[in-house]
Amino acid sequence: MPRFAANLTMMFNEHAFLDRFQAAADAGFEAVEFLFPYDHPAELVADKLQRAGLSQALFNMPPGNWHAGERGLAAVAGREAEFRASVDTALGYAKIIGSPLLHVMAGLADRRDPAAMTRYLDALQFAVDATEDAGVGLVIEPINGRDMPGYFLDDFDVALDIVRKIDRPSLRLQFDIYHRQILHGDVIMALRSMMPWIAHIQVASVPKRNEPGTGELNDALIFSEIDALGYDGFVGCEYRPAGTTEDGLSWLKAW
Ligand SMILES: O=C(O)C(=O)[C@@H](O)CO
Ligand SMILES: [Mg+2]
Repeated sequence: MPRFAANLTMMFNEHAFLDRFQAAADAGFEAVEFLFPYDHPAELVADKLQRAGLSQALFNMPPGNWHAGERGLAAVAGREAEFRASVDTALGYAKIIGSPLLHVMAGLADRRDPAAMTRYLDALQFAVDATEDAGVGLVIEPINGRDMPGYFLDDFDVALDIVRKIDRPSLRLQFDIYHRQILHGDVIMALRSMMPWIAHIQVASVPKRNEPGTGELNDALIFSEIDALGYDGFVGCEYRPAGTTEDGLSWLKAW
């Protein structure tokens, strides 16, 4: 059975953010992930995590001005200094919270623009150099353009090529089954071929991004495949509950 992590940005929204940790533990989760902790002191987030007896699976580096529509900085022109500072901020939080992984968001830029690709590769190289010695791994995630129009990294093969090009053990793929299905389909074959480069998996139904088992994919078969492939990381439940979080957890009880 995969080890599932509750995504506290999407799940348990019945509670204030800092109360979602205990709610996730009470619902049976052993780990959590979320987009961003930066509105709260790292020590407070760490305290909530520890009191609830949870592990942190990952969180994202600062994305720029999220509310103004920014979705990361790594490939964005003119934001290089801010990106480097954000690596420092994220690493500081990761050390205190105890997160083994950080998601580096690319931002809105044209992947076919050679200058943007060079900027992105340079940013990833910088981030790997800055975090590797601390034992904090990095992941990059292809995201579909329907949910995030204009996002730089919108192709799984391109993402894998980038990971292979940087060629450092601490840079890996975040394989979100929801994005994979929307972008390319062929989920199980992609899991099989990309598994050596995958450090984090996420799941949601397609197309509504609700609970697993409620969309067009056979999620039970995919979870069996993830097990069969020997994946020992977390599968982040990055879905929007169709009703209350609790009412929607029957799929998890089956596992
Ligand atoms: O949107 C997703 O999918 C994610 O995993 C986030 O980290 C980025 O918004
Ligand atoms: Mg995701």
